[in-house]
Amino acid sequence: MASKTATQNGIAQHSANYGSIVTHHPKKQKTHSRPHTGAEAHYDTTIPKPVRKYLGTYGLFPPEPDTYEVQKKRCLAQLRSKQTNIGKFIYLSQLRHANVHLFYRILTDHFTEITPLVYTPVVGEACQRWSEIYMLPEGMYLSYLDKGNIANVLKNWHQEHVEITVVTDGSRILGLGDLGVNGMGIPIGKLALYTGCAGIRPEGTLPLTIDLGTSNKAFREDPLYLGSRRDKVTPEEEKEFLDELMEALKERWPDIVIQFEDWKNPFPSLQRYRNDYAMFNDDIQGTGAVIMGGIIGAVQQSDVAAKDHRAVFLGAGSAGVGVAQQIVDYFVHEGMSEDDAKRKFWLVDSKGLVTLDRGDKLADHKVYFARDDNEGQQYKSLEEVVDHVKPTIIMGLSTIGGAFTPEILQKMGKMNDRPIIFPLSNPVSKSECTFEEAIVNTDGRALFASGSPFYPYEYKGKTYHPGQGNNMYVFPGIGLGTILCKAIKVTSNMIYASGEALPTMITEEEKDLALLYPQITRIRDVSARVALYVIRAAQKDNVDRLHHLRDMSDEDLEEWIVEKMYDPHKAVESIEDELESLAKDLAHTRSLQGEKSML
Ligand SMILES: O=C([O-])CC(=O)C(=O)O
Ligand SMILES: [Mg+2]
Repeated sequence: MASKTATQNGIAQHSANYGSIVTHHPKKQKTHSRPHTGAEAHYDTTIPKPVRKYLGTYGLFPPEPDTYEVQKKRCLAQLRSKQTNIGKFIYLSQLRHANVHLFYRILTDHFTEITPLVYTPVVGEACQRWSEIYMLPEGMYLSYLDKGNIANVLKNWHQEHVEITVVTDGSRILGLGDLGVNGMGIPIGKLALYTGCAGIRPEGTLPLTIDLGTSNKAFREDPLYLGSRRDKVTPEEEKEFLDELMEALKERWPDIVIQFEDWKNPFPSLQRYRNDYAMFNDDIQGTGAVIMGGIIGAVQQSDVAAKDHRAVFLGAGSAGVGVAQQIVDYFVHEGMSEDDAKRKFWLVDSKGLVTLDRGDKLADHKVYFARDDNEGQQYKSLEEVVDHVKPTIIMGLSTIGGAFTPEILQKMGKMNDRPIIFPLSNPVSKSECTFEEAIVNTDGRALFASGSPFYPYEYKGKTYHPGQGNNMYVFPGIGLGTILCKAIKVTSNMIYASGEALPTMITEEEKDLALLYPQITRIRDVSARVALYVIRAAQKDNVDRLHHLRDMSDEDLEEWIVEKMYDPHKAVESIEDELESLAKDLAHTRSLQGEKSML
């Protein structure tokens, strides 16, 4: 039988697990006669009466214990009664704070309803209005003023075992521009999906926003803005700050995986840190891999051999170039030379087709794909480029909503049996076309994937289903695989493998519906498969540290991955069981000691 102390410690530990991020600083925690339990554990309405009595919360909230089903019904009714998406976003943030397991239970059970509210597209609006809606930190904010002292500031984070962080400076939030510290919604949203999709324990996640100033003048003048009023630091200052941050993160959490997200110029940090840290850039690499995965499926369904495809990209920023590079890798895997593969791409930016002789100085990352076969001719608009190239694929990474006009879509439909149309900009307002426009203007023949979610669309009596080529299909699995095999870095092969895993999860039924991605409702299985591929690639590259995984069969390893994943339903059940038996033990001890039992 457990002694009183052991019992209390047990309850303390389990109750802490029960709740969301524990809000007490360990150093400042006082010794109470009762163990510290998160407020969430105290007030969860499913806690049975004997446990409430033991915790000292009996009588402090409505008396009859709920079931999860009832709790969920109440939450969904409250959520659905909110009139606006932002109201729903705020409600869900509060729910996550109040009862973290309940939040993740509902997220995983109602994935298609909840994800767009905590992630793209609604998180975009939340970031734009962060200063207005802010209530809880939900992560760490570091400032340029912390330079020289970052390691000390990181000590203030209360969670001992952080496994993954998503870090932004807010300088390019989705397609919405520089939102400064208002960008915090993105790390929070991405990490919610890490937990929901890939089963990273909530307390193993750290949303991190760095205030390096902002070029957003309206925000700097807004009295409610929560960041500094200074202009953006210089690239050199940013580099020095990041050098210190990376080192400090690794010092406090030696196995931490670091995901860079929504940086205006993401290439320098990726180049600088990719060999020394377990880090990756989601916008270049995650987006690249997920689109490559979709393209593998689309090329197969188009019945046109990989070598005969021609891709026009609207948008030659980091995401555009990242995606093109990843598809080059795929074409090379299909037997093309790198030079032939790269000639399959025509990139278009705000000045027109990217060519070597255009007369302006091209940014470094554009030079690789710049055309030299335009015979002196410059093509200024997307439509001109489409006429010139006669593409089989058009991709949008431009953040220009509606840039794929009906005329362009109709041309794609005339030139191809199965035109591949990927408007990838986020959120929905920035999407280059809608699903409906793609279907109507190609008479239902488009092979379609977008960055933001669209609803299925009925056309001429048939229901068409859009693909969502969002990096949410891969980043959770990349992080999970990297954490589980304790990889010392995230190699290009691991990123490639994450995209390659996706088509292996598409069922025959999904193929019949021309889906390019597995249904999002199976995202936890998809993330486990992605993690399996990522771990295998890490092993091949010899960057894994958990070598016994090498000896497992694929089936066993995938099963092992699933077992390791946090499952909010199981977490609650096991904590409840444990709490109940601990409370019973204590009642028994008290009665043996002749105390009047409260239970
Ligand atoms: O967050 C998303 O939905 C996808 C993404 O990384 C971006 O658009 O920057
Ligand atoms: Mg992003």
